[in-house]
Amino acid sequence: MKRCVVLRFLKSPPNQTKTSQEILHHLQNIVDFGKHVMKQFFGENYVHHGEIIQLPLDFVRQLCLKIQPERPECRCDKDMDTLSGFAMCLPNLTRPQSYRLAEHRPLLCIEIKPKCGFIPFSSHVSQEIKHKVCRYCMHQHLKVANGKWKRPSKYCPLDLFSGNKQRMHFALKSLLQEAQNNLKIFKNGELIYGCKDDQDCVSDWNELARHLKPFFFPSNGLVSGPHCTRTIVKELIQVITMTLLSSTDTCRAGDMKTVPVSQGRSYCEASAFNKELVRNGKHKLESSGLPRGCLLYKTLQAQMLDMLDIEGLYPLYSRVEQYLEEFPEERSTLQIDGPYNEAFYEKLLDLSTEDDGTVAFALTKVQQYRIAMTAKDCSIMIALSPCLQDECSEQRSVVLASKSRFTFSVSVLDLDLKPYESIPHQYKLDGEIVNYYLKNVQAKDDPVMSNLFKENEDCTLVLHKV
Ligand SMILES: O=P(O)(O)O[C@@H]1[C@@H](OP(=O)(O)O)[C@H](OP(=O)(O)O)[C@H](O)[C@H](OP(=O)(O)O)[C@H]1OP(=O)(O)O
Ligand SMILES: Nc1ncnc2c1ncn2[C@@H]1O[C@H](COP(=O)(O)OP(=O)(O)OP(=O)(O)O)[C@@H](O)[C@H]1O
Repeated sequence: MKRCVVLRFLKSPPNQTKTSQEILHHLQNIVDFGKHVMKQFFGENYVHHGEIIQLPLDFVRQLCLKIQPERPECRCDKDMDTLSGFAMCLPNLTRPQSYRLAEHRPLLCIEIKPKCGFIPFSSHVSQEIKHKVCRYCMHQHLKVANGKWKRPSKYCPLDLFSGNKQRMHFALKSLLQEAQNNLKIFKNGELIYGCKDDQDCVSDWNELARHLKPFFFPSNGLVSGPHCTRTIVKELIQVITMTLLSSTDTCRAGDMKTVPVSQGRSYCEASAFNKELVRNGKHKLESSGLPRGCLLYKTLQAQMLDMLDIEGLYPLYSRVEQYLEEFPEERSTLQIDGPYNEAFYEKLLDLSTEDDGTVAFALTKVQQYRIAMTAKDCSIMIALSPCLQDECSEQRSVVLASKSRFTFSVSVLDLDLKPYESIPHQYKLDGEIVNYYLKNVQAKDDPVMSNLFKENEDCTLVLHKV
């Protein structure tokens, strides 16, 4: 049987080409990080760390020429490495992983980049708004103002991560309305919904329903029209919710709880779902909680390794920086750039937040923050393929829709550890997001604040030194 794999090559800015040895080292770090660290946090079945392979240079060059016209322009600031011949070989996650499928089997794949699913609970947070409105919802306003997206999305990660089906349905519907870079749907490996690049966004529900109809209503029993579209989209949302809540793995860090459930707010004040409830006189948002074995739960736990918030973390980063300035040769002993081995993982398990003033404490928090950042920017891939009742066996995960059934798998991807060097950028961006929100959004919602800004044009809410 033919093996269907994905090849992943390193990219770098044109003036920063690396030697073959450097490329190999970088790829090895990515594989080790997946294998020794992320697998422990997310679980064996959800993470596919892949392996390094060496390919004939001629093949790589031909491949590069072939894919170049397909690459979105906004991603072409980096060039694919064609000089080393090294690449990562990964399973094709657009197809269910649990068992071998016949090649001709139709495939549906939903890719979601859920982003940060909790509100910071750290006492280092200096602005009250950060305890009420999540970063994604605040960031939306800055992104629209900067022209990254034309319209804001109603998606709020806290709804998706709530474990409450109604809230999850709302979150998924919002993603289907404004996919931005948070949702993509592939049919037989081809993008049928979502953004190819920042400009080109497909969001035609009728067209989507046309693609999905054979998956959800295989015997063609449903008439066409807006009712049919709505029914199919509902079926899709239902199936995505069920797969996201399914528990198909266990992991070593499984019982490591980063935060007590009672800590932090479980909803975001800016969520359209929350606002609707408040309008209807209801003030308490249901958060049913996520099943412990599901990928969303694992993702959230890893995200919550950011226990101090960037505001609490930045001074610790500065402490490490100061130490490195004095002892630059210590960088490798501190394992800042790897190796990502068992010892590296073990150090991440110390969840104490009591600062004893040491570099060791600061470093642990910095490394945990980098893991959290990675988990806040990863993607979840749900692969579905229709199956018949008699094909279902114990080894396969199966999800039922009204008129069809699917074998499925859930995986996590884009788990490259965020660089140590990106921490100052995070600090600066956090300030920008919050300041923009306070000045342009909250002030407009709040007449008292609004007048305050009008009266005092010079009033600049600069919260951080940037
Ligand atoms: O900071 P954020 O939340 O805007 O996340 C960045 C993403 O933007 P998003 O908000 O998802 O539209 C951003 O997504 P896009 O490339 O804009 O689609 C990247 O994933 C970026 O990661 P990196 O710096 O390229 O490793 C992400 O940066 P990191 O913060 O994860 O480093
Ligand atoms: N194993 C896989 N199977 C199927 N599709 C994949 C796989 N890995 C990546 N992809 C697809 O390729 C996209 C880019 O992958 P990824 O983000 O890991 O690459 P990258 O090298 O970090 O690129 P970029 O810098 O553009 O994000 C993913 O969003 C997903 O759609």
